[in-house]
Amino acid sequence: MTKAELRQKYKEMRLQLSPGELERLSETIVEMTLTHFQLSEKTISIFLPIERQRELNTYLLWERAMGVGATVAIPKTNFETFEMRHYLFESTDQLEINQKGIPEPKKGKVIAADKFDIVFVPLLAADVKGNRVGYGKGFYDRFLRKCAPNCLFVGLHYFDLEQNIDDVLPTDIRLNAVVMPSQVIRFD
Ligand SMILES: Nc1nc2c(c(=O)[nH]1)N(C=O)[C@@H](CNc1ccc(C(=O)N[C@@H](CCC(=O)O)C(=O)O)cc1)CN2
Ligand SMILES: Nc1ncnc2c1ncn2[C@@H]1O[C@H](COP(=O)(O)OP(=O)(O)OP(=O)(O)O)[C@@H](O)[C@H]1O
Repeated sequence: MTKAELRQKYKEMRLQLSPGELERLSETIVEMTLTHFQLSEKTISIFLPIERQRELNTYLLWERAMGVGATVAIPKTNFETFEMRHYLFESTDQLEINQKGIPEPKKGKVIAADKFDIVFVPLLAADVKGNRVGYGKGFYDRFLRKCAPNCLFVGLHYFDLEQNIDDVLPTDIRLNAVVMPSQVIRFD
């Protein structure tokens, strides 16, 4: 299927999930992440959930990562340049919800892209090769190419993998791993 078809399919699948199921799946994905990835002493990027898109509750991951001594940063989007800049995330007092419904930092210490050990990546769909589909603006494709060569790109996903995405672009950056409620898959 094409990215456009997959966006529609997975948005509908999210709408089938009740608030209770979304919370339970979020908890499971966070537990799977903590089991499979060493976060202590690491510098990590986490996205915060767009609630109207029913994204997973990554506040749980932030709390757990802080608990094991990770340095956590969150992105702020610029919808004119489609670039993101990261800020150290220390308190929910830093946040405001932007027009797209994304909780974003209004202040904080800037963290450069090449400082990250792990970037957790939002997605609507992913395939068995590690290709992903987002909302289609290329924010993560532009950001991930600035990260260090040994940085891990880890998708967080409610559902199973697709066999193929038909219209992968040369600028698309593949994931190294994806965490799903039932399993963690590494692509390399
Ligand atoms: N939590 C989170 N943060 C993220 C992303 C994400 O997927 N999740 N992004 C991943 O790249 C970037 C934001 N990407 C976005 C791109 C387009 C729209 C947008 O046009 N929203 C429309 C509804 C579109 C739709 O339903 O498809 C709107 O709010 O009106 C929102 C976010 C960066 N931050
Ligand atoms: N490094 C880049 N420089 C310029 N344009 C880019 C770059 N990376 C991606 N793009 C463009 O951004 C768009 C990304 O579309 P795509 O459908 O892959 O988005 P997506 O991966 O779903 O979105 P997101 O990364 O925001 O979740 C494409 O038009 C692509 O050409």
